[in-house]
Amino acid sequence: VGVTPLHPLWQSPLTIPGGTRQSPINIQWRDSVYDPFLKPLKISYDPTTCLHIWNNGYSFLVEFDDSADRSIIVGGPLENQYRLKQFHFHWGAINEWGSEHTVDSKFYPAELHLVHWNAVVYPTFEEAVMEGNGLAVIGVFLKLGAHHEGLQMLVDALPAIKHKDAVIEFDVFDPSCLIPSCPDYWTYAGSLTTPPLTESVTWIIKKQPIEVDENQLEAFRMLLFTSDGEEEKRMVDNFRPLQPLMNRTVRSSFQ
Ligand SMILES: COc1ccc(C[C@H]2SC(=S)NC2=O)c(OC)c1
Ligand SMILES: [Zn+2]
Repeated sequence: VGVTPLHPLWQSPLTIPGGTRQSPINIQWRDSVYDPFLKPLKISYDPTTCLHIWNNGYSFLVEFDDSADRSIIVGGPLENQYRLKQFHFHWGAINEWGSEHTVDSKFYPAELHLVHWNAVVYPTFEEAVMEGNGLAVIGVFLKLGAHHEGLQMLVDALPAIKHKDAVIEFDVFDPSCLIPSCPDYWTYAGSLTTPPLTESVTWIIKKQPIEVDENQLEAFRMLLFTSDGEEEKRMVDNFRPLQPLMNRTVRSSFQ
């Protein structure tokens, strides 16, 4: 509207008026500050809380039963424990870009987001989305390399959800197989990276990427933004542009 640039995918303003903690950002390694008081992040997921995998027309996501504290994270920068709600990915048309966050201005070909919400303080996910300490998202970079066994289970399901709104049941999956063993992470206060862009996310970005192979990345790129019967648009480049750091410090859990 007016001179505000609109996002090509959402036709909504790229920047939100008054936004002071927007995501994603570039993580300048040398500007991050080691915080010795940061605890290790504790992750305990129950693989049977997995419900289904679906194409929402922007990414593909795996959703979990979050009606109890069965798949949770605690510790790290977090004051409370947070419940796993869903995970999804962002990726590019080619391997040169695709991640939402960058490290020293380097893009990775893809980025995994594991979305958790503060069910200790807020009664519903929808309310948590609107609150400063409502969400905690673990970000994991994907880099081109060895075949990833755990990811392959997701990749095998993608042809069945090629079109927007397609969904298939997904009974058992433990997303901790997608999280690198190295405990090191960066953390900062940020936002959702799609509308409503609310400033409710404590970001926990793992320093170590996971390796996936070319065929697995190509499988992401065969998904469609479009519904069955519409003119096909390949689901690629579903990442938001970098946002200004403004008055924020990125902390590291490692020296
Ligand atoms: C209405 O609540 C929403 C809407 C969209 C997303 C997904 C966005 S936000 C993110 S991080 N990456 C994404 O693609 C949510 O995820 C927490 C929550
Ligand atoms: Zn995301």
